[in-house]
Amino acid sequence: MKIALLGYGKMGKSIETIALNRNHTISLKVSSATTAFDFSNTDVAIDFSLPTTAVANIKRALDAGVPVISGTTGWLDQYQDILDYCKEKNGAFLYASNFSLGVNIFFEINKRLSELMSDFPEYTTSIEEIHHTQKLDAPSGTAITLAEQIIENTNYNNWTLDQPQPKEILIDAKRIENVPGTHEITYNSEIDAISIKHTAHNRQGFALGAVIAAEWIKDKKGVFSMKDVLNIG
Ligand SMILES: NC(=O)C1=CN([C@@H]2O[C@H](COP(=O)(O)OP(=O)(O)OC[C@H]3O[C@@H](n4cnc5c(N)ncnc54)[C@H](O)[C@@H]3O)[C@@H](O)[C@H]2O)C=CC1
Ligand SMILES: O=C(O)C1=N[C@H](C(=O)O)C[C@H](O)C1
Repeated sequence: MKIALLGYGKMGKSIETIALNRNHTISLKVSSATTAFDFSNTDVAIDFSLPTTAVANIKRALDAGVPVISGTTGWLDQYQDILDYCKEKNGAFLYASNFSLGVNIFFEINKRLSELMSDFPEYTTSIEEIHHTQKLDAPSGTAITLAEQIIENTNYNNWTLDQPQPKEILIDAKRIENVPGTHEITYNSEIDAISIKHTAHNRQGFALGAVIAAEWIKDKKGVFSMKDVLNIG
């Protein structure tokens, strides 16, 4: 398969290594908006760029009739616009806030735990996420997905980075040198605390998941999620 890398930073480079190991080739590497976007020799595009560049990159791939997956976070206020655009172009698109198998299993555990905890209002829910200091967005896309799952199953109706009001989940976003990505959800009461935690040891899980998603979407049309790819939950 011929893969275009829209974004050739930490993730783009990890994806390249895994894609080559799985006998794919890299047809295009984009590092800035001024790079020529020539999709003529591309089967699937993978966007891991910046919150400010993801939407334009995804639209360029859809314009060229190339299925595109995006792991870039921090642009989801325009998610519906991309869904409409994908439909208009009869294209294929998949976004995931986190492509790793481990986190996608963790999402299922988070859903189940939040269902159980919805009957116990004496517990206060909070999320901690820790990432490297180069990360541009806060909270992480993964923390937002986790919060949205909890909101769907409980009386919480929003998340906040600071000073939670009743019915708001606190997301404590910490930035520490070289941390690939850690997420922990805690239910705390006066009596005890229950926590679940996912720790990425490196970026391989994100990159492998992205390549597997690219292999999966190659000949499809429509809008998909990692649930479709991994068949879990
Ligand atoms: N969904 C997931 O599983 C994961 C998502 N991410 C997200 O992926 C994104 C990228 O992460 P990293 O690779 O760590 O960041 P990075 O900063 O190392 O790489 C981003 C690259 O995009 C390049 N760039 C700038 N303008 C561009 C343009 N117009 N088109 C394409 N590329 C352009 C920059 O030169 C830079 O090299 C972030 O939003 C991050 O939150 C990161 C890891 C996993
Ligand atoms: O920026 C990162 O590095 C990561 N971003 C994603 C997010 O915002 O959730 C996924 C992962 O945690 C690493």
